[in-house]
Amino acid sequence: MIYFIRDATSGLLEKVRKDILQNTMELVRLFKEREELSRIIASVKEKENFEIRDRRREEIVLNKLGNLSPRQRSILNMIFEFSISCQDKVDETLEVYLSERCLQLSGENSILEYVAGLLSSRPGSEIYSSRELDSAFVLGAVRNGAHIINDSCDSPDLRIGHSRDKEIYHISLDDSGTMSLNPVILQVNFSFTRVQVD
Ligand SMILES: C=C(O[C@@H]1C=C(C(=O)O)C=C[C@H]1O)C(=O)O
Repeated sequence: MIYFIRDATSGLLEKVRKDILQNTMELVRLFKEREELSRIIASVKEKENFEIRDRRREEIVLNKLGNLSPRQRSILNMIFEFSISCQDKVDETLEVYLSERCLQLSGENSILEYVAGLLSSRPGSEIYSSRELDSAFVLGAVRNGAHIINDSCDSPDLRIGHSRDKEIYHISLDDSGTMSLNPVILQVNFSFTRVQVD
């Protein structure tokens, strides 16, 4: 792929976008294939009584890949965790324990915002809001790998609000400096990718 930026015309953007879309489609196909492969590996490991997480194997993979920049390495780490999560079974004792615990935190507002950002994010999750988000919240969310989207979401998996209404919100922050967590978000199985901040 060779692009001559100095001769850039509007056609160039279109061409590179076509190529990057092709790249995205290949990545998605490969993710799906990886899910399948990981499940096969999981069943072999279960039969042989092997651990799911295998650092020795990861080191062999890393050696094969040569030098990676820190950004590339962090993506690879996410890919490792992706295949591990396709293999892992949920610990049921932990699941019951976590689902029974309701949690309240109190403290200074921007610290609570930061913690709410951390708790409501996963690598690659989407945080929607039509209003300007608190900068401490954004810092926590982005540190955990979330993507911020300046729009609202019609069907979020998780909702955050600045009110005491715990019926609607999974995480609520009120004016008196208290953050309440609905225990559902602590459940091991509770997965979310779309978060709405009201
Ligand atoms: C896929 C495996 O399981 C895990 C995931 C790995 C990967 O994504 O490459 C490597 C080692 C393990 O931590 C494996 O053991 O081969």
